[in-house]
Amino acid sequence: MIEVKNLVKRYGDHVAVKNLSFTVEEGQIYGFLGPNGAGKSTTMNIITGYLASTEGEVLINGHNILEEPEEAKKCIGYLPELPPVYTDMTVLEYLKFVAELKKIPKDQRKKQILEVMNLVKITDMQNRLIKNLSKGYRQRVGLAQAVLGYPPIIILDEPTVGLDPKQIIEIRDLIKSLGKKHTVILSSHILSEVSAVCDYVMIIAKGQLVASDTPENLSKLMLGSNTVTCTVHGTRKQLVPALNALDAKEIQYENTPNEEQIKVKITTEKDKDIREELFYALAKANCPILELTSSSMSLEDVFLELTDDSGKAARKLKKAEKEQLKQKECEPEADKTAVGETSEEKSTDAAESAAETKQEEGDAQ
Ligand SMILES: Nc1ncnc2c1ncn2[C@@H]1O[C@H](COP(=O)(O)OP(=O)(O)OP(=O)(O)O)[C@@H](O)[C@H]1O
Repeated sequence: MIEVKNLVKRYGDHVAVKNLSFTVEEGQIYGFLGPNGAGKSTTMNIITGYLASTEGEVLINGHNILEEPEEAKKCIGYLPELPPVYTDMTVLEYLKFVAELKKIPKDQRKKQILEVMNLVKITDMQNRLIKNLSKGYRQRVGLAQAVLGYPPIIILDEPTVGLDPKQIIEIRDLIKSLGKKHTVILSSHILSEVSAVCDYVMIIAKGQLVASDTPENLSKLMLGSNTVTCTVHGTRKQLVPALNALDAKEIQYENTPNEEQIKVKITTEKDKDIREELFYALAKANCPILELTSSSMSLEDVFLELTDDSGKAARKLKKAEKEQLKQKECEPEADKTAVGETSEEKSTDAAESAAETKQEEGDAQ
């Protein structure tokens, strides 16, 4: 649906976006996450045609944003960081103006404006001058103009910045409901926002994409394993044989202040979810589970690691992704070369792998 290919943006000597490539598929909410100055707004402005890239191209539903701007822009509703509202107009006047600009057929304008005002809950404010609205309501008006015309893609740059906690929750709920019918991309540097709202996360640092996956997969890949910690009522004599039968990498036992309870930490391969197996094993051993937590890295941990200056974590993630891909390719026949992999690709992989190992050795020192 959106293809971003080898995007580069230079402001004079400063390279704000470095060779950025990604694809956005239909019907998901994507979070574009990165620290201040990472290049999020620049990328969004290029995708929406507000800014020209220095190199690379952007295709929106197959239309090049520079060569076929009208067709491409029709597919997008954009809310920039500062809502593009005319403060001397009333809400209704402004939305009528936007509907005209978007060339919404005349006979549909009134109906759509009413629907959109209803969606973002500004119907009561329709006759107010925009300059007399609170920041939260102006943001809603900005959202309304983005949604008007029902474009398949909605792009929101820092949609909750400057709002109070109640308004933030309301706007997030609104974004989630938009995600049911539209593809939504939102940029944010607020991690909790991205984990709460998005199906998919792209992390950008210094103009480069350092990770893109679901929040859950990112934390799994970064962690390299899954850990389950549980507190059990029972004795080691009961527990050890029961847990030894599990498919675990490591089991650690810890005494608790209560002599009848033991804390167990079980580490498995990153793709393995041991919780059900564990439940049945402990039930069979007559050891009730009192507490069970499955730990993974939070998105915050992933973000901090991936955007640190050394780039070590980003390399670790890239390696983990490659390993996962290789595993998948080998699944049908373990010893068969992956389909389509040429000897050249294999030697490139080997060279990259050697370079990564060398880099890691350097990191370790
Ligand atoms: N018009 C401009 N001229 C020169 N440099 C610019 C311009 N716009 C942005 N930059 C620089 O490009 C880099 C990326 O900026 P951008 O606004 O895209 O980042 P961002 O991730 O959106 O940051 P924030 O979260 O702070 O809005 C920054 O270093 C910024 O200073």
